[in-house]
Amino acid sequence: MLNQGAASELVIIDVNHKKAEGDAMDLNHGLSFSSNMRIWAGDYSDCKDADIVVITAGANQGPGETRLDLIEKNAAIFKSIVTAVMQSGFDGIFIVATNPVDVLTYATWKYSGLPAHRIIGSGTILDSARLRFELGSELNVDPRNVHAYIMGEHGDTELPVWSHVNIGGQPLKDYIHAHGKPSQETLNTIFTNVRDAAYHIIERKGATYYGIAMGLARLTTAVLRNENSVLSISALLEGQYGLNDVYIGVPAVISREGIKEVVELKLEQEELDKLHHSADVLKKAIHTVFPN
Ligand SMILES: NC(=O)C1=CN([C@@H]2O[C@H](COP(=O)(O)OP(=O)(O)OC[C@H]3O[C@@H](n4cnc5c(N)ncnc54)[C@H](O)[C@@H]3O)[C@@H](O)[C@H]2O)C=CC1
Ligand SMILES: CC(=O)C(=O)O
Repeated sequence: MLNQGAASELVIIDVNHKKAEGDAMDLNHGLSFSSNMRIWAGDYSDCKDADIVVITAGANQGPGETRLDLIEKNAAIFKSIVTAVMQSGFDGIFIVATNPVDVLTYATWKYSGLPAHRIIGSGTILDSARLRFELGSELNVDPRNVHAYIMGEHGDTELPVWSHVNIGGQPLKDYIHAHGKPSQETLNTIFTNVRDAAYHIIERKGATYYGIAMGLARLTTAVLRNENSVLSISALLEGQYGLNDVYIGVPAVISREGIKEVVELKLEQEELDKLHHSADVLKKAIHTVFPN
């Protein structure tokens, strides 16, 4: 956020206030090398006039633990955080990254009482970036010219939308026809690496943070600058893709109003079936927090 000059003020709130103070001090020492920003360790009253509150607080996965395993701990934390933010008088946009992100984005919507388009989950923004990186590496093409989405749960039931991948405008099918690659086997391996990336990184360094930080900065910027950018995020579905009452990863237009529109891609039947399976898993998880 600091490097990208995304905002004029950044408040860090953490139950561990000393950590927030340390982070604020550390970031302030980068100000001479970046754009101007006011950064401090604050409390929930600072959310009163904030444009955006990004929630990243809570437990992360231990090695081998799934995102859905975190639900009980993090739902309780969210109830207290979202309640405190709303008590400040906050009337902006929430962006949620804590896992399981789709379930906690739904919880933020419920606990805040704000309209659903003002609650955005990071969803599959990172997974889509991972897919673009992996495909770009395989094909030796700049990932910025690889257009590809992961949809569904940010987690084990997510799916690659191969039917809508294009390389610099060329549909994947045509690219494969012209270049004789990548094979289906290679595509399967790429997807597995994407889906399991967090496990692989957590095994090596305990947590993931650079990729998601850049994804959150991108999302925040899209809102603050009213970009109307299409990003794969977690949105409440209200009939799109034949689904209701679930926050799930889909491409959506992001603007100053939050989620302006869910982009409804024409999926192949197999993709749609996988998306529905993913939604079923998320709905069951949501039901453990909101039984009715
Ligand atoms: N959506 C995504 O793509 C990603 C999500 N994550 C998720 O983000 C979450 C945080 O992960 P890390 O930053 O690695 O964990 P971390 O342990 O480094 O940081 C979590 C922070 O939350 C604070 N915290 C805990 N309870 C709190 C409360 N009640 N109020 C305020 N602050 C509280 C802790 O003091 C700690 O500083 C995890 O759930 C993780 O799975 C992480 C990476 C990617
Ligand atoms: C931790 C996590 O959700 C990720 O890196 O994808």
